[in-house]
Amino acid sequence: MGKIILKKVCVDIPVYNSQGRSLKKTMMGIATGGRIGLTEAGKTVIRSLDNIDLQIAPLERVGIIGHNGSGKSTLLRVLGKVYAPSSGEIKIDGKIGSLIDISLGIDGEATGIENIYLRAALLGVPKKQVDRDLQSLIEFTELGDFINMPVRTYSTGMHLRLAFAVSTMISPEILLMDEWLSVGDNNFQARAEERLNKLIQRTNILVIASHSRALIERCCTRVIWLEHGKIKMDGVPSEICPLYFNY
Ligand SMILES: Nc1ncnc2c1ncn2[C@@H]1O[C@H](COP(=O)(O)OP(=O)(O)OP(=O)(O)O)[C@@H](O)[C@H]1O
Repeated sequence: MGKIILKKVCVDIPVYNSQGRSLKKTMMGIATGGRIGLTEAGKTVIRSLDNIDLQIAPLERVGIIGHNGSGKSTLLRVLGKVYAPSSGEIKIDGKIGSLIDISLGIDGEATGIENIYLRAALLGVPKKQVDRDLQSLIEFTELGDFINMPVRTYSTGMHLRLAFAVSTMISPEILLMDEWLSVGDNNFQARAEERLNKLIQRTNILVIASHSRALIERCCTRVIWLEHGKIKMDGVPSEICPLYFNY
């Protein structure tokens, strides 16, 4: 079972080489970004998340929407424990799986097969499971003999096929996604979509950040609208989408 509780969570990202003195202390008219501020010591920080109170229950499919820089990726990173909150509390019950940065840890000098084991280990997939599923995974990638070649010899699409196949071996209770993963050529995309749908079906909680109304309406039971790092609205897609997307 999965469960997520955030209480008054703030994330301040320090910026070390900004022109602190020229900062304007107003958000008026700014359509992007979090709030830029100065600490007491005069250091510049960007408040990417600002007092977020949030509870996500089992079986929820949550879409995160909001303008560029509103804090969607930061929220996913906090849930994925990549960023620690600057203040506030987070309680997460359940194994987290992330489809953000699916190429992370792939080594260009290692072969496709070596990379499957490397990346699977990073994702916490047991070696026994990789041994068992290796053949079907290789077939899924359709990389043929390239699976024994160094990844640096792959095209971008071939690289993504490998990264996608191994990244979707996970069986998390909570799945984090930054937009819908669309990889490969037409033929692969249809199979990738099917694999992604299966992964989502076996996941208890989905949190996906997106700019796509169609995706939010298709996949989500709940929408959180962020604005300058704060929750502006939280509700069902039929209520929030017409307001946010303006049609
Ligand atoms: N590495 C960083 N250093 C400093 N500020 C950052 C960094 N990453 C993000 N920010 C700031 O945090 C705020 C939130 O950014 P975030 O990437 O979470 O937004 P987003 O909603 O995902 O945006 P987009 O829709 O453009 O992907 C922005 O104001 C951004 O400037």
